[in-house]
Amino acid sequence: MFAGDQNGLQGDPRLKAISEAIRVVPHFPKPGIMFQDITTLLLDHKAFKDAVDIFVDRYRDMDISVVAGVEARGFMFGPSIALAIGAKFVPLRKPRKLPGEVISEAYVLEYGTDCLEMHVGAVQPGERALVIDDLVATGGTLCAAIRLLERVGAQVVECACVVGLREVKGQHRLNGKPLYILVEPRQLTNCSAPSVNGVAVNGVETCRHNDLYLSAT
Ligand SMILES: O=P(O)(O)OC[C@H]1O[C@H](OP(=O)(O)OP(=O)(O)O)[C@H](O)[C@@H]1O
Ligand SMILES: Nc1ncnc2[nH]cnc12
Repeated sequence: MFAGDQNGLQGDPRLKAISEAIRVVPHFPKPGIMFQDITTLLLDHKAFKDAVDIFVDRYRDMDISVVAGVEARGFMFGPSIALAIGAKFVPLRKPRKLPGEVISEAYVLEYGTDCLEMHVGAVQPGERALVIDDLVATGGTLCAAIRLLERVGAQVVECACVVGLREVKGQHRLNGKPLYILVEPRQLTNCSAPSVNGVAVNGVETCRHNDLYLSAT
């Protein structure tokens, strides 16, 4: 499924290719989760470049000076976008990874809890920031990222993800910040059992169906 009616890209054939390049792995990392694996998108040069280009086209004239990427998968898209739009890249890292002075924000995940940290001094008050990640599920991670940036006085212009779950499309889970997504998650059919069409749990079956997303929660 593509998010073309929300992101202004309705009918853009690039979205179909991007969506189909994302592998869906049922029951990973735990039963009930339909894991959207963007590593297969990274293997597809054209689809990967198209995804980055769409973001670059959207943000190049928005006077953004900071692209903040969420560890780990936001690091796979953020630096390319930052370089192309002339912004700096600021990594928002998991706990105890950054060596300098940090500020921290805890958050709840679809499958656990975690915390994001940012180096003090990486972002200055008044800077205009874009937050980038591969996927938004509950929105908890993006909210933590927004809080980090706002605590140092930055203005979060928008959050951008390749994949967005329906429930968090729009702004209600992101402290009113706009959310821009490219595609909706795909879903394997007949995958409620641990074994799907002979493919083992945590196997590498690629979803070919665009249908409802099933969450474990
Ligand atoms: O919208 P949310 O419910 O907060 O979930 C989305 C987050 O979950 C995933 O990361 P994860 O925490 O699994 O870490 P990883 O990128 O290091 O695998 C994903 O890359 C997002 O960052
Ligand atoms: N369903 C999912 N697929 C990939 N990453 C996720 N992060 C949270 N939920 C996810």
